[in-house]
Amino acid sequence: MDLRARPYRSVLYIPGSKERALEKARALPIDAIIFDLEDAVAPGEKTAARETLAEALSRPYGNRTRIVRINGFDTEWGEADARAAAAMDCDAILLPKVETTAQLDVLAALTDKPLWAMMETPMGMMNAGQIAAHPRLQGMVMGTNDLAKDLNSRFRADRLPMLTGLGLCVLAAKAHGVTIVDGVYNAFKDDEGLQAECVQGRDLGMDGKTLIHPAQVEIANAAFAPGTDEIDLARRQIDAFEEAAKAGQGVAVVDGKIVENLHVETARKMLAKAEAIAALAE
Ligand SMILES: CC(C)(COP(=O)(O)OP(=O)(O)OC[C@H]1O[C@@H](n2cnc3c(N)ncnc32)[C@H](O)[C@@H]1OP(=O)(O)O)[C@@H](O)C(=O)NCCC(=O)NCCSC(=O)C[C@H](O)C(=O)O
Ligand SMILES: [Mg+2]
Repeated sequence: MDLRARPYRSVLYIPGSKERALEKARALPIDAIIFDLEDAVAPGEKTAARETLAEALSRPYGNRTRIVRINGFDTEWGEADARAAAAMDCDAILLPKVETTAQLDVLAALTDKPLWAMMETPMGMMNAGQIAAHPRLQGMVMGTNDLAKDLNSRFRADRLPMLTGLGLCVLAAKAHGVTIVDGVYNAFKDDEGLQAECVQGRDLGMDGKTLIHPAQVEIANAAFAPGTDEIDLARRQIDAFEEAAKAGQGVAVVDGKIVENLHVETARKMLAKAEAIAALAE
């Protein structure tokens, strides 16, 4: 399956140095994993974490998408991480703090694997369109902690300071057919706050949410999956439009609202997403 066709409702970060967490993830109902060598790993553990992670990835993670986040090329670990990740049994490599396509070119020269980009600096936001257009890029991950740091913004439940950056990246990703996953919700015991942020991200057009703790998985999976009412409506829209087309009409009406070919396209995408989610559970 093309990586971009897979579901990304729940994308769990796991520190590459934490053996217990690396084991636990094999049984979690997550759509994808970001195996982290960057911020979640202390400087003194970076080299050992590469070995720990390579060993963990040599054993199965089921049908979860496996993404390795390396350190940036402006650090002493970046290049060795990239070479090590290129040899690991993973699906993609994620580069932090991407601001230019030149940074992706450096990584592309070191691996044939699909590339993902952390979008988490003001310059990254400004260049989101060019970054999303990189021919090897398949996914973007919002880094809202780093973005808040650079913006010197305050945490707000409505994420007002983030909205311009989130919107620019969603536009860039959609324009170039790239997956986009929202930033983490740090307060991992606050289910209500997480739920609200998942709904906001979903409504903005995000494909899913990055998570830091297993307790967050269920909420993200539910928020980013099509609901039974949405699936039912999608089926009825498709049926009604096909009936209308047979009668030579270009528009149908369902529940008092018009249905045109563009709505049918959305409905078909939703059903395909529901099928991809169901296939993950098989
Ligand atoms: C936040 C944590 C440090 C909390 O860890 P801990 O105190 O161990 O939590 P619990 O005791 O509640 O854990 C219960 C069990 O769950 C396992 N666990 C915990 N976290 C994970 C995980 N992420 N993946 C898999 N399994 C996990 C524990 O091992 C316990 O298992 P068991 O003993 O068998 O019951 C911790 O959750 C953590 O380290 N989270 C990840 C933090 C991280 O990766 N941060 C970096 C990414 S965020 C970021 O950088 C975003 C971006 O760049 C930006 O700028 O915004
Ligand atoms: Mg970051």
